[in-house]
Amino acid sequence: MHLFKLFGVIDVRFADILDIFLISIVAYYVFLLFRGTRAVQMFVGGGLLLIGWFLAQWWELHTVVWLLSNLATLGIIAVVILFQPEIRGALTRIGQSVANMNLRTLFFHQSGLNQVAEEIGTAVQDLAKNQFGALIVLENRVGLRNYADTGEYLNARISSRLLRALFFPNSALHDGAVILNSRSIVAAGCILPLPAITTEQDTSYGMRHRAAKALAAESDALVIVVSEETGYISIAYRTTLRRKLSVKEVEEEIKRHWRGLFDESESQK
Ligand SMILES: Nc1ncnc2c1ncn2[C@@H]1O[C@H](COP(=O)(O)OP(=O)(O)OP(=O)(O)O)[C@@H](O)[C@H]1O
Repeated sequence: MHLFKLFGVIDVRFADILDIFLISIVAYYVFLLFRGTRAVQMFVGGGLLLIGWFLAQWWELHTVVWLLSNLATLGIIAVVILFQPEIRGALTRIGQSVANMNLRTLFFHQSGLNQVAEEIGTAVQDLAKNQFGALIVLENRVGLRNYADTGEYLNARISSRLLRALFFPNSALHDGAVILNSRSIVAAGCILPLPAITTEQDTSYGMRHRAAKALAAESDALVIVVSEETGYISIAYRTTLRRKLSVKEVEEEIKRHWRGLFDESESQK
Protein backbone atom coordinates (compact mmCIF):
# COMPACT_ATOMS: atom_id res chain seq x y z
CA MET A 1 0.00 0.00 0.00
CA HIS A 2 1.57 3.32 -1.06
CA LEU A 3 1.15 6.20 1.36
CA PHE A 4 2.81 9.07 -0.50
CA LYS A 5 5.57 9.92 -2.94
CA LEU A 6 8.84 11.28 -1.49
CA PHE A 7 10.32 14.08 -3.66
CA GLY A 8 7.61 13.12 -6.12
CA VAL A 9 9.60 10.04 -7.16
CA ILE A 10 9.97 7.45 -4.41
CA ASP A 11 6.87 5.52 -3.36
CA VAL A 12 6.73 5.37 0.44
CA ARG A 13 4.82 2.41 1.86
CA PHE A 14 3.60 1.83 5.41
CA ALA A 15 6.18 -0.98 5.65
CA ASP A 16 8.99 1.50 4.86
CA ILE A 17 7.98 3.76 7.75
CA LEU A 18 7.75 0.76 10.09
CA ASP A 19 11.16 -0.37 8.82
CA ILE A 20 12.81 2.98 9.61
CA PHE A 21 11.05 3.15 12.98
CA LEU A 22 12.27 -0.31 14.03
CA ILE A 23 15.84 0.33 12.85
CA SER A 24 15.89 3.65 14.79
CA ILE A 25 14.80 1.88 17.99
CA VAL A 26 17.42 -0.85 17.54
CA ALA A 27 20.15 1.76 16.82
CA TYR A 28 19.09 3.78 19.88
CA TYR A 29 19.26 0.81 22.25
CA VAL A 30 22.52 -0.46 20.77
CA PHE A 31 23.94 3.00 21.42
CA LEU A 32 22.65 2.91 25.02
CA LEU A 33 24.31 -0.46 25.57
CA PHE A 34 27.67 0.87 24.45
CA ARG A 35 27.34 4.40 25.82
CA GLY A 36 30.35 5.50 27.85
CA THR A 37 32.63 2.82 26.38
CA ARG A 38 35.39 3.17 23.83
CA ALA A 39 33.00 1.63 21.30
CA VAL A 40 31.15 4.95 20.94
CA GLN A 41 34.02 6.30 18.85
CA MET A 42 33.63 3.22 16.68
CA PHE A 43 29.99 4.15 16.01
CA VAL A 44 30.95 7.69 15.06
CA GLY A 45 33.68 6.41 12.74
CA GLY A 46 31.35 3.78 11.26
CA GLY A 47 28.63 6.40 10.74
CA LEU A 48 31.03 8.70 8.88
CA LEU A 49 32.20 5.84 6.64
CA LEU A 50 28.57 4.94 5.90
CA ILE A 51 27.77 8.54 4.92
CA GLY A 52 30.88 8.52 2.71
CA TRP A 53 29.74 5.27 1.10
CA PHE A 54 26.24 6.66 0.34
CA LEU A 55 27.68 9.83 -1.15
CA ALA A 56 30.14 7.83 -3.27
CA GLN A 57 27.23 5.64 -4.52
CA TRP A 58 25.17 8.67 -5.31
CA TRP A 59 27.96 10.37 -7.25
CA GLU A 60 28.88 7.01 -8.85
CA LEU A 61 32.49 7.07 -7.64
CA HIS A 62 33.05 3.38 -8.37
CA THR A 63 36.60 3.10 -7.01
CA VAL A 64 35.70 4.84 -3.74
CA VAL A 65 32.63 2.57 -3.39
CA TRP A 66 34.83 -0.48 -4.02
CA LEU A 67 37.40 0.73 -1.46
CA LEU A 68 34.83 1.53 1.22
CA SER A 69 32.96 -1.77 0.69
CA ASN A 70 36.20 -3.72 1.15
CA LEU A 71 37.16 -1.59 4.14
CA ALA A 72 33.78 -2.39 5.69
CA THR A 73 34.43 -6.14 5.46
CA LEU A 74 37.86 -5.75 7.04
CA GLY A 75 36.45 -3.21 9.49
CA ILE A 76 33.83 -5.61 10.86
CA ILE A 77 36.55 -8.17 11.68
CA ALA A 78 38.76 -5.46 13.23
CA VAL A 79 35.86 -4.12 15.31
CA VAL A 80 35.03 -7.57 16.67
CA ILE A 81 38.66 -8.08 17.70
CA LEU A 82 39.25 -4.58 19.10
CA PHE A 83 35.97 -4.22 20.96
CA GLN A 84 35.61 -7.81 22.09
CA PRO A 85 35.29 -6.85 25.82
CA GLU A 86 32.57 -4.26 25.13
CA ILE A 87 30.64 -6.58 22.81
CA ARG A 88 30.91 -9.41 25.31
CA GLY A 89 29.77 -7.07 28.11
CA ALA A 90 26.76 -5.87 26.11
CA LEU A 91 25.71 -9.38 25.07
CA THR A 92 26.07 -10.65 28.64
CA ARG A 93 23.91 -7.81 29.89
CA ILE A 94 21.23 -8.64 27.34
CA GLY A 95 21.44 -12.33 28.31
CA GLN A 96 21.27 -11.64 32.04
CA SER A 97 18.44 -9.17 31.68
CA VAL A 98 16.38 -11.47 29.51
CA ALA A 99 17.01 -14.23 32.05
CA ASN A 100 15.78 -11.94 34.80
CA MET A 101 12.95 -10.73 32.56
CA ASN A 102 13.76 -7.29 33.83
CA LEU A 103 13.50 -4.84 30.93
CA ARG A 104 14.63 -1.92 33.06
CA THR A 105 17.95 -3.66 33.66
CA LEU A 106 18.19 -4.55 30.02
CA PHE A 107 18.82 -1.05 28.81
CA PHE A 108 19.25 1.41 31.63
CA HIS A 109 20.32 -0.24 34.79
CA GLN A 110 23.65 -1.39 36.14
CA SER A 111 22.81 -1.92 39.74
CA GLY A 112 26.37 -2.67 40.90
CA LEU A 113 27.84 0.43 39.33
CA ASN A 114 24.93 2.61 40.45
CA GLN A 115 25.39 1.42 44.01
CA VAL A 116 29.14 2.06 44.02
CA ALA A 117 28.63 5.55 42.55
CA GLU A 118 26.01 6.25 45.20
CA GLU A 119 28.28 5.08 48.05
CA ILE A 120 31.06 7.40 46.87
CA GLY A 121 28.58 10.22 46.17
CA THR A 122 27.08 9.99 49.65
CA ALA A 123 30.53 10.09 51.25
CA VAL A 124 31.59 13.07 49.12
CA GLN A 125 28.37 14.91 49.96
CA ASP A 126 28.91 14.40 53.66
CA LEU A 127 32.59 15.37 53.51
CA ALA A 128 31.74 18.53 51.55
CA LYS A 129 28.96 19.48 53.93
CA ASN A 130 31.32 19.21 56.90
CA GLN A 131 34.24 20.75 54.99
CA PHE A 132 36.46 17.76 55.60
CA GLY A 133 39.20 17.76 52.95
CA ALA A 134 39.36 14.64 50.78
CA LEU A 135 41.29 13.25 47.84
CA ILE A 136 39.70 10.19 46.21
CA VAL A 137 41.35 8.51 43.23
CA LEU A 138 39.32 6.22 40.97
CA GLU A 139 41.76 4.00 39.16
CA ASN A 140 40.89 2.93 35.63
CA ARG A 141 43.07 0.92 33.26
CA VAL A 142 46.40 2.47 34.21
CA GLY A 143 47.54 0.71 37.40
CA LEU A 144 48.37 2.95 40.38
CA ARG A 145 50.18 0.43 42.53
CA ASN A 146 53.25 2.62 42.89
CA TYR A 147 51.06 5.24 44.61
CA ALA A 148 49.07 2.72 46.65
CA ASP A 149 52.44 1.44 47.93
CA THR A 150 53.04 4.83 49.61
CA GLY A 151 49.99 4.34 51.88
CA GLU A 152 48.25 1.55 53.77
CA TYR A 153 46.56 -1.28 51.88
CA LEU A 154 42.94 -1.86 52.88
CA ASN A 155 41.29 -3.88 50.10
CA ALA A 156 37.92 -3.16 51.62
CA ARG A 157 34.42 -3.03 50.12
CA ILE A 158 33.51 0.46 48.85
CA SER A 159 31.23 1.98 51.46
CA SER A 160 30.34 5.59 52.20
CA ARG A 161 30.85 5.04 55.93
CA LEU A 162 34.41 3.79 55.48
CA LEU A 163 35.25 6.61 53.07
CA ARG A 164 33.92 9.19 55.52
CA ALA A 165 35.83 7.59 58.39
CA LEU A 166 39.08 7.65 56.41
CA PHE A 167 38.90 11.42 55.87
CA PHE A 168 37.68 12.25 59.35
CA PRO A 169 40.06 14.96 60.64
CA ASN A 170 42.82 13.57 62.82
CA SER A 171 42.10 9.96 61.85
CA ALA A 172 45.36 8.14 61.27
CA LEU A 173 44.90 7.93 57.48
CA HIS A 174 43.13 11.21 56.70
CA ASP A 175 46.28 12.78 55.27
CA GLY A 176 46.88 11.94 51.62
CA ALA A 177 44.73 10.18 49.05
CA VAL A 178 42.44 7.16 49.06
CA ILE A 179 42.78 4.98 45.97
CA LEU A 180 39.83 2.92 44.75
CA ASN A 181 39.44 0.49 41.92
CA SER A 182 35.99 -0.44 40.64
CA ARG A 183 35.69 -3.27 43.17
CA SER A 184 37.30 -1.98 46.37
CA ILE A 185 39.00 0.68 48.42
CA VAL A 186 42.59 -0.30 47.69
CA ALA A 187 44.64 1.95 49.95
CA ALA A 188 44.52 5.11 52.05
CA GLY A 189 47.03 7.74 53.14
CA CYS A 190 48.72 7.65 49.74
CA ILE A 191 51.07 10.31 48.45
CA LEU A 192 50.35 11.48 44.93
CA PRO A 193 52.79 13.12 42.51
CA LEU A 194 53.07 16.88 42.34
CA PRO A 195 53.34 18.67 39.00
CA ALA A 196 56.88 18.99 37.70
CA ILE A 197 56.07 22.46 36.35
CA THR A 198 53.78 24.88 38.15
CA THR A 199 51.60 26.90 35.79
CA GLU A 200 50.17 30.29 36.66
CA GLN A 201 46.73 28.73 37.03
CA ASP A 202 48.12 26.19 39.52
CA THR A 203 49.16 28.88 41.93
CA SER A 204 45.50 29.56 42.71
CA TYR A 205 45.15 26.01 44.05
CA GLY A 206 46.67 24.36 47.09
CA MET A 207 48.62 21.11 47.15
CA ARG A 208 45.61 18.77 47.27
CA HIS A 209 44.19 20.13 44.02
CA ARG A 210 47.60 20.26 42.36
CA ALA A 211 48.29 16.64 43.28
CA ALA A 212 44.87 15.65 41.84
CA LYS A 213 45.66 17.46 38.58
CA ALA A 214 49.13 15.95 38.35
CA LEU A 215 47.90 12.37 38.81
CA ALA A 216 44.99 12.86 36.37
CA ALA A 217 47.39 14.24 33.77
CA GLU A 218 49.77 11.30 33.97
CA SER A 219 47.17 8.49 34.17
CA ASP A 220 43.57 7.74 33.18
CA ALA A 221 42.31 8.04 36.77
CA LEU A 222 39.42 10.26 37.82
CA VAL A 223 40.34 12.21 40.93
CA ILE A 224 37.69 13.69 43.22
CA VAL A 225 38.73 16.51 45.55
CA VAL A 226 36.76 17.98 48.43
CA SER A 227 38.16 21.28 49.57
CA GLU A 228 38.65 21.73 53.28
CA GLU A 229 38.64 25.49 52.79
CA THR A 230 35.42 25.89 50.80
CA GLY A 231 33.66 22.51 50.82
CA TYR A 232 33.60 22.62 46.99
CA ILE A 233 33.78 19.36 45.10
CA SER A 234 36.12 19.18 42.09
CA ILE A 235 37.06 16.49 39.60
CA ALA A 236 40.40 16.21 37.87
CA TYR A 237 40.42 14.13 34.71
CA ARG A 238 43.18 14.11 32.08
CA THR A 239 44.18 17.77 31.81
CA THR A 240 41.08 19.42 33.23
CA LEU A 241 39.98 20.34 36.74
CA ARG A 242 36.25 21.00 36.99
CA ARG A 243 35.19 22.82 40.15
CA LYS A 244 32.03 23.37 42.18
CA LEU A 245 30.35 20.17 41.01
CA SER A 246 27.14 18.81 42.48
CA VAL A 247 26.95 15.33 43.99
CA LYS A 248 24.69 14.28 41.09
CA GLU A 249 27.37 15.33 38.60
CA VAL A 250 30.03 13.45 40.57
CA GLU A 251 27.94 10.26 40.54
CA GLU A 252 27.35 10.58 36.79
CA GLU A 253 31.10 11.03 36.21
CA ILE A 254 31.87 7.95 38.31
CA LYS A 255 29.40 5.86 36.31
CA ARG A 256 30.80 7.11 33.02
CA HIS A 257 34.35 6.48 34.22
CA TRP A 258 33.83 2.89 35.36
CA ARG A 259 31.09 1.68 32.99
CA GLY A 260 33.62 -0.03 30.69
CA LEU A 261 35.34 -1.85 33.58
CA PHE A 262 32.00 -3.00 35.00
CA ASP A 263 30.93 -4.35 31.59
CA GLU A 264 34.16 -6.31 31.35
CA SER A 265 34.00 -7.77 34.84
CA GLU A 266 30.34 -8.76 34.28
CA SER A 267 31.26 -10.51 31.07
CA GLN A 268 34.03 -12.43 32.83
CA LYS A 269 31.68 -13.80 35.50
N1 LIG B 1 50.97 15.11 46.95
C1 LIG B 1 49.96 14.85 47.76
N2 LIG B 1 49.47 13.60 47.85
C2 LIG B 1 48.44 13.31 48.65
N3 LIG B 1 47.82 14.20 49.41
C3 LIG B 1 48.25 15.46 49.38
C4 LIG B 1 49.32 15.87 48.55
N4 LIG B 1 49.51 17.18 48.72
C5 LIG B 1 48.60 17.58 49.62
N5 LIG B 1 47.84 16.57 50.02
C6 LIG B 1 46.74 16.60 51.00
O1 LIG B 1 46.11 17.85 50.93
C7 LIG B 1 46.06 18.40 52.24
C8 LIG B 1 45.94 19.89 52.22
O2 LIG B 1 46.70 20.51 51.24
P1 LIG B 1 46.39 22.03 50.84
O3 LIG B 1 45.68 22.75 51.92
O4 LIG B 1 47.66 22.63 50.30
O5 LIG B 1 45.39 21.76 49.62
P2 LIG B 1 44.30 22.63 48.89
O6 LIG B 1 44.36 22.27 47.45
O7 LIG B 1 44.42 24.07 49.29
O8 LIG B 1 42.97 22.01 49.45
P3 LIG B 1 41.93 22.59 50.51
O9 LIG B 1 41.02 23.47 49.72
O10 LIG B 1 41.28 21.36 51.02
O11 LIG B 1 42.75 23.32 51.57
C9 LIG B 1 47.28 17.84 52.91
O12 LIG B 1 47.15 17.87 54.31
C10 LIG B 1 47.29 16.44 52.40
O13 LIG B 1 46.38 15.61 53.13
